[in-house]
Parts: sequence; structure tokens; C-alpha cells
Amino acid sequence: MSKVASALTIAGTDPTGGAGIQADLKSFQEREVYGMSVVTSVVAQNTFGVNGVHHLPVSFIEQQLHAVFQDIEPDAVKTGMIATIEMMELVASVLKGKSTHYVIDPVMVAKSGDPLMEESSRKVIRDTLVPLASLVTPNVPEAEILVDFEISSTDDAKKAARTIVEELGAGAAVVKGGHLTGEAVDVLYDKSGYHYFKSERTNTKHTHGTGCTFSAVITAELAKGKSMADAVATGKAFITDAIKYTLGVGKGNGPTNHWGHRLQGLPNLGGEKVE
Ligand SMILES: Nc1ncnc2c1ncn2[C@@H]1O[C@H](COP(=O)(O)OP(=O)(O)OP(=O)(O)O)[C@@H](O)[C@H]1O
Ligand SMILES: Cc1ncc(COP(=O)(O)O)c(N)n1
Repeated sequence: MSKVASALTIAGTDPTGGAGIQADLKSFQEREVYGMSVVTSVVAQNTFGVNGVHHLPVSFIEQQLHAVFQDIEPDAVKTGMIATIEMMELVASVLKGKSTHYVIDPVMVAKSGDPLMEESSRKVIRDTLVPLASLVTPNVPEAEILVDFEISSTDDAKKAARTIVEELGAGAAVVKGGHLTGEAVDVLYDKSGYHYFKSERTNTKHTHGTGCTFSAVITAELAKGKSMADAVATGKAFITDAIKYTLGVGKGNGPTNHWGHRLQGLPNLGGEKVE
């Protein structure tokens, strides 16, 4: 019997299921990868915003990581919300020297504007975790913090992606264009050069958890042995449909539709296309 690919997410929670660990596990499942999760912070949030954050003790995060790695070696790992320097150092110590694919979604601030990473940790992620990553997936504000310059165009995003690889030491970087205007263009830079992933911009407020889902799908594809460019292409196609076929769940900025990719041509299965 061939072994199913497995992926581990190390991240914070969203009890309403649209972002964080919950979105990651749904994405792994949709891509037919066995999903595992280690919780860093329990977040009381919904589609309106964040009401409270409870960081787990670092020793308990370590115990969870030990439980996973003692038993099931994941084919790929992704980190999302890693709020404190101590948590970053722990994750770095566990992943250092491992050949497992490692995707960092450097979650800093939720779409609602609520902080998910301590201010003091924002630069530290550059030195502790970024050099260990196969791929870093910042949005524009996160990339600006990592590279220390302003990003207001796809050209700036190109420069940022290259800087994250050549100066900060990541294997690859994709700077997402969700926060820019015009078509939604994501720029990947890896050892083979630049790759562009473009889609129409859907006019919707229901984009809670887009970054989590995008990076989780990429992680799942890497776990299955896909190339970096193919994995990002699948992530982009998946998130485009997940945004396009809105679910109408939640009273605020709703979650994306993890079944969206199944709905192409079948718009009555539970998602409404945003026109
Ligand atoms: N309105 C939109 N229409 C189409 N694609 C979009 C839209 N907004 C974002 N995207 C795409 O969604 C993915 C995630 O990008 P985004 O910049 O929103 O990430 P993010 O800010 O980290 O997300 P989040 O913080 O909500 O998890 C990218 O592939 C981006 O191009
Ligand atoms: C635990 C956790 N991780 C990541 C996000 C980012 O998602 P968004 O920016 O869409 O709120 C979030 N809200 N919560």
C-alpha cells in the first residue's frame, strides 16, 4: 500500500473555522493530504475580528511537537501564527536540520487589523525562521516588514521576493498581491527565477483566511512531491475559486469556500459566484 502524504500546520486557531489551523486542515483534506496540527495560540475570533488571544506555554507547544515527530514525520510543515520570540526559537530548534519542506506564512496582523504577532517578534522571524524555509508567503504589509522597503507595485513585489531569497536566505518567496490593486498578481522567486500567478480580482469582502488557505494548499502540494512552481500554481487556482464562490457564512468578512474548486460549472452545490 502506498503511503499517503502528510502535512503539519503549527499555528493559531479560529473557532469560526475560516482562518488559522482550521482553514489549514480543511485545505490539506481537500488536497488529499493527511493533516496534523500543533496549536500555538488559542484565538477567540470570528468574521468580525479578534476578541482575545491566549498563548499556550512554550513547553506545551514543545510537548505537542514532540508527540507528532515521535510518531509521524510529516512530508511538509507550515507555520502560521507564531506570536512570540520564544515560540519562534522553539520551532527553529525543532525544524533545523530536517529536510522536510517548510512553508512560512508570516502571519502578523489579521485582516480585521488585530495584531497576531507581538511587535517585537516581527523582525525576529527574519533571523530565526526565514532562513529555514523552503518558501515564505508574505502579503504586502508582511513583506514590507521583512525587507524594510515599501511595496506599491508588482515590480516592488518582485524586488521583495528576490530579497527574501537572496538576502534573508529562504529557498523561495511568493509575495501575494491581495493588498495591491488591479488583477491579483502573486510573484514567486525561486532558484529558477521569477514566476507570475495572475487572476481577476473578485470584488468581495469575504476574504477571511485567504492567506492561510493559499499557503496550506501549497504545503499539501509540496508534501505530495510537486515542484515549487506547480505547488504555487495549485494554491493560486484553489484560492481563486475559494474567493469566487462565496459561502455566505458569517455576518462580517466571511470565510473562503474550500469546496470552491469543485464548483466550477456546478454553481448550485453550495457556493454563490460573486459577480
Ligand atoms: N479579491 C481578490 N480576488 C482574487 N484573488 C485575491 C483577492 N484577494 C486576495 N487574493 C489572492 O488570495 C491569496 C492571498 O492573498 P492576500 O494578499 O489576501 O493574503 P493575506 O493578506 O495573507 O490573507 P489573510 O491575511 O486574509 O490570510 C493570493 O493568491 C491573492 O492574490
Ligand atoms: C489564527 C489565525 N491565523 C491567521 C489569521 C489570518 O487570517 P486573516 O488575515 O484573514 O484574518 C487569523 N485571522 N487567525
